[in-house]
Formats: sequence, C-alpha cells, structure tokens
Amino acid sequence: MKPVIEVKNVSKIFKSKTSNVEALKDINLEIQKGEIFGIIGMSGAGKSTLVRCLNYLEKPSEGSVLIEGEDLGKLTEKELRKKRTEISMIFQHFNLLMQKKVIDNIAFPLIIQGVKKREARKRAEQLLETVGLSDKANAYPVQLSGGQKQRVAIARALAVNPKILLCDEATSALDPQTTESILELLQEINYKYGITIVIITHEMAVVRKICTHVAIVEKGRIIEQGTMVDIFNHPKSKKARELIIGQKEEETWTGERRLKERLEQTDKIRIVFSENSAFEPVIANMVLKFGTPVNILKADTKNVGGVAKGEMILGIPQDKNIQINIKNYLLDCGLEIEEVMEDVE
Ligand SMILES: Nc1ncnc2c1ncn2[C@@H]1O[C@H](COP(=O)(O)OP(=O)(O)OP(=O)(O)O)[C@@H](O)[C@H]1O
Repeated sequence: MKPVIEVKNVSKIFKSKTSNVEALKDINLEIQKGEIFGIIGMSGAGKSTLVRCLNYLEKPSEGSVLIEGEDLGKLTEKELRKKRTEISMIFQHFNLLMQKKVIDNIAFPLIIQGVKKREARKRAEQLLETVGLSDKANAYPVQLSGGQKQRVAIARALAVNPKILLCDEATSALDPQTTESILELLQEINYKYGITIVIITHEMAVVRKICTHVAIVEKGRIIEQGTMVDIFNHPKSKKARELIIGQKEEETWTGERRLKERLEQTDKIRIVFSENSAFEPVIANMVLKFGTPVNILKADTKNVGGVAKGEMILGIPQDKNIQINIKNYLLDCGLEIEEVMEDVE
C-alpha cells in the first residue's frame, strides 16, 4: 500500500546574511495510513521544521514530500492550498480566535471554504459533541481551561475532514492529567475516523502512551526509526538511549506515587488570574527572564459567580532569592499569588 506521507531525501537550509543553518539533512520517512507517528528529539533538533515541511508551510531546500503519492513540490499554489485542507494542524498554544465564540472558531475553516454559516455551525455542533464540549458552544476561549481550548482546536482541525492531523507539541502546555485526556481523545479520533496522526513532542510519556511508530531526530538527521515498542525497548544509539531512558524517571503522570512525592518536596505558589489576564505568556517570559524552569503542577479554570477564574499551581526553585524575584515578577504582572502549604490534590 502507498504510504500516506513519504519524505524523500529532504534537506532544509535556513539562509541568512551572516550564517546558514542546516535544520534538516537528508530525511527519509514513510508514514502509513492510520499510524500515530511520533517525531521526537531534543530542542533544536529540527522537529518543527520537519513537520512544517509535511504540509509545505516550509519548503524543503532539497528532496520531496509526497502525500498519498502526490509530490507537493509539483503542485501549483492553488493545488497546494487545496491539498493542505487534507492536512490539519494543532499547536502548543491552541491558536484560537479569541474574539470568536467556540462554535464559530470551529466553523471558521468551513466558512473560509465557502460553506454556508448554518451548515458550518451544524457541523461544528457535531464536532463539539465529539470532543465532549457541547455545553461550551457559546463560550469564548478565554473562559476555557487549557485542556478545553485544545479540545476546541482539535474540533476545528477535524472540521474539514482531514486525512492527516499534525500535532506540534500539542500537550506541552498542559498538566499531566489533562495531557492524558487529550491523548485519549486523539487516540479515539485516530481509531474512529482512521486519521493518520503525526505528533511532535519532547515528552517520551506521550509517545509511549499513543504512538505506534517513532522517528528520533538529532541535529537535523533521523538517527533511528521504527515501531514504538521496538525503539523504546531497544534503542540502539547512545543519543536514543539518553532520550528514552534518561526521561523515564521524569514520567510523573504515569506514576501517581512519584508525582505525589515530587509535589510534597517542591515549594509551591498558587496564581489566580481573571478572564482578562493571559497567564501563558507570563509564565513563558518568566522562565526566559530567570533562566530557571518551573513546573506547572496544576492548572484549571473555575466559574466563580459567573466569571471565569483560573488557578495555576507552580512548583518553583528552592533558591529563596529566585523565589522572591519570581513572586515580585508575577505581582508586577498584576496576578494574585499565594504560597501553598498543603498538598496539591
Ligand atoms: N525560520 C528560521 N530561520 C532560521 N533558522 C531556523 C528557522 N526555523 C528554525 N531554525 C533553526 O533550525 C533548527 C531546528 O529548529 P526547529 O524549530 O525545527 O527545532 P525543534 O526540534 O522543533 O526545536 P524545539 O523543540 O525547541 O521547538 C534550529 O537550529 C533553529 O534555530
């Protein structure tokens, strides 16, 4: 059978006046219909560039990408746009239209295709049911938790009946329990609709939970590929072993006891944010500013007197000076914070 996705000798060089970055080097891949294919690797390995080459958002410098045997490099712009509707994508930060209601976010790709509004909304309602959010049709994205936003993004991605779903770090901004429920939804979609899924991630637990096949990318090259079971049980190269075995200890969400132990040992603060404050850029900027990682131990949204109130619990570094700086920074951003003494449920 013809592969759904075929990547042949693909290289990608980003050229600038001062330097050239060889992001991909002679990549060869075959992904069959119905597979859940994980692309894993360290930061900067080339994962995002590779996945963006699969729908020609990024044009390879050399080589070709074939979707169901059709070479994307040989299509006209118009043909390429049409072909792209067969390939949907979801992202780490959801990319929802914040000014539109949930239902209109989902209907949007259909409206763009020229489907009548009533029909598009009807299909959006069905999709909301598929992702378990029928009661949120008229909510705005800001009123949803991260997991719910990703469900909306998944429903929107499915609106155009794609053959392929590309997921770029789709669970990286979510807490462990939410990650698990989103992965279960992706698995269900793969099973029910036969959609081929490509997942980019640096989280090995994600791959272990749902991927059937894996490719490991290192410095722009694929160093190993095969079935998930084979690669995870018998990683051949040193890099693959580091990546797979090195992270086993970190897989908190598969082991409740380990998670509990970790929570008990960590200093924690609770951040409360109103519907108007976006916490994601604040956290990302904070990590960059202080050059230190923080753990999102819990994140969700509650309806308090009709107003969406979000709560996030962060595990912060033990260094007291860094803790003070972090707290001052969050206060400066206008967020309410408090120390958490008890265990996180
Ligand atoms: N538009 C661009 N212009 C120049 N260099 C780029 C561009 N996009 C990516 N790169 C470079 O290509 C390399 C691969 O980047 P890419 O984003 O694909 O890696 P990644 O594995 O997805 O990393 P991460 O997990 O951190 O997102 C990096 O060295 C990056 O700096």
